[in-house]
Amino acid sequence: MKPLLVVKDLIFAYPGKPPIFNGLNFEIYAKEKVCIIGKNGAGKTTFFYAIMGLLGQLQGEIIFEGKSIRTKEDLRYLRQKVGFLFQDPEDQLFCPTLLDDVLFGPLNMGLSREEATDRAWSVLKELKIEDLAHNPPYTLSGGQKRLGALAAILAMDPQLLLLDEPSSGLDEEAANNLSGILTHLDKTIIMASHDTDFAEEVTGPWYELSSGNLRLLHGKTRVGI
Ligand SMILES: Nc1ncnc2c1ncn2[C@@H]1O[C@H](COP(=O)(O)OP(=O)(O)OP(=O)(O)O)[C@@H](O)[C@H]1O
Repeated sequence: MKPLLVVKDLIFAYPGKPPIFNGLNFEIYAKEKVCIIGKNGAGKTTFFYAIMGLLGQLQGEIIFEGKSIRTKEDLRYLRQKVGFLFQDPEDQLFCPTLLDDVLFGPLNMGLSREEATDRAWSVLKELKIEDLAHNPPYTLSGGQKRLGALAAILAMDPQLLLLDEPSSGLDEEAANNLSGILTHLDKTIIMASHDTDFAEEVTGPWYELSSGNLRLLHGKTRVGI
């Protein structure tokens, strides 16, 4: 079996800054759920940006489903299959209502309005935020926005989820609900988190990002393969 995603020999530095990645290598198989830990500023968010093709100049290779991502078309495909939950949900919600935001992805992918609407309500219910569907996103609390942004991603039915601090700003009940959902989700997950209890609940292997490389931490085993 081939890995779902391979990051190969990644080298990257923001202009005028020391390198964030020094030949980083990483791979994940379908249905694995892994956590990346690391100090503030270690480069966890930047790692997600690299996978999503959001960094201009980088050296190395991103391979998804065995194919090297090189062209705009490749990147478009990857972005349909990989859902990225930004650290700040404000960056992800921009429509007049939360429902419009959750409909946006499926409609953009070419689903009919009926199919998209079914999907949208199904994820809103799963995340227990259906009561918020008709609210403008700017009126939601931080935790509600985070769940709303996740709903918008799940509605696109991605294969791989990149979750940047998904439990941040959630109260205990919402965090427990979310960890339950993510644990049972039949998807591949790479999560960056400082919330060790939440990460312990959801993920198997943990990697530490430090000095520009990812290191598998001992005592963790691969799950789901
Ligand atoms: N657009 C940018 N331009 C220049 N430097 C940046 C930019 N974005 C991030 N950085 C720097 O790159 C480094 C890595 O940032 P990044 O946000 O990836 O870290 P992180 O591990 O996600 O941190 P945290 O745990 O605080 O979320 C930091 O030193 C940060 O200041």
